[in-house]
Amino acid sequence: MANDDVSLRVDAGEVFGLFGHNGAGKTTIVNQLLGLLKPDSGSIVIDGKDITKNRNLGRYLCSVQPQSKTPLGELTPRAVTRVMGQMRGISADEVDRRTTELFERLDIMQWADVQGNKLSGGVLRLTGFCMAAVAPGRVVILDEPTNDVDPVRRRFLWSAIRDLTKDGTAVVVVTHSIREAESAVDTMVILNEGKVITQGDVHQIKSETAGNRMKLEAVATAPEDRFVKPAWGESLKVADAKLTLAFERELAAEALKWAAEQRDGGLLAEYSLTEITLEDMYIELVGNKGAVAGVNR
Ligand SMILES: Nc1ncnc2c1ncn2[C@@H]1O[C@H](COP(=O)(O)OP(=O)(O)OP(=O)(O)O)[C@@H](O)[C@H]1O
Repeated sequence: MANDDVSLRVDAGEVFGLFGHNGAGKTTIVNQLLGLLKPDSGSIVIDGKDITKNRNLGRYLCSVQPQSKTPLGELTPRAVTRVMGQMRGISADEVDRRTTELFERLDIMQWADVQGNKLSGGVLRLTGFCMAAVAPGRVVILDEPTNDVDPVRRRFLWSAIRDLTKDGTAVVVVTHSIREAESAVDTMVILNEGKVITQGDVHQIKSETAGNRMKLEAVATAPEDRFVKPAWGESLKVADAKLTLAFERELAAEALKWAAEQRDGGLLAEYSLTEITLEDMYIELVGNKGAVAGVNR
């Protein structure tokens, strides 16, 4: 079963992160929202209307950037964005205004009139975003929008995503880039084998799961059995020459002192103290035990 008893709520004006491993069922939900797949049971309600009863309505109420790169052929980014805006019913002037605004925002204006078959993967991906954003529906669905996009334009993209919410549009972002999404999404769900394993406000989920803890991360120059776990540390792990050690926030000074001693003893190279991230919790929650030390008590 691709999705099993999934129940989600996305409010107007929020950015919602849909996270989960490969094959977790994320794209299946997207296809159900668009009426491309029909759920065996249950309902999908947007603005009070059950779109499972009228599959065209899903495509009217939602705009989508699909997971696959948009195959433009000989068409240019400006042409396809215009066509999409016109298909969704906005005036020619408004289409041109929005197209210019989005291309400038994402810094892709230099490719606006270049044929699609001569464009890079990242520019094709950003063009797919512009097609979804030029005349957004009540829900904008972005399936892995940051793939192939360079780090600078990723920041422009996340900020353009936030802008979409200003008039109450809801944005559903499917992504594996949890580290980036952490600061960009308001609410989230994690799917695991088609089931919801956690859902809600990102900060609340983080504070409930991570509590008052931090982690020490370091480049280990010795194997795990050469380290003696300090009494204040919750767990110590070395994997792929990376050491992680979780501890209570008020013990940060102890942790720094311990790291400096290990470095002086030749066991560690560079080290840093960081917050426990949403990505750390994600890895624990989906059961990849061992990838992060001590995130779950
Ligand atoms: N057309 C299909 N027929 C049969 N099974 C399918 C079909 N499409 C997807 N599946 C299966 O449904 C499950 C969910 O797939 P889905 O594409 O929704 O996952 P996903 O979370 O989007 O994965 P990814 O992150 O890899 O894109 C997987 O086990 C997949 O193999």
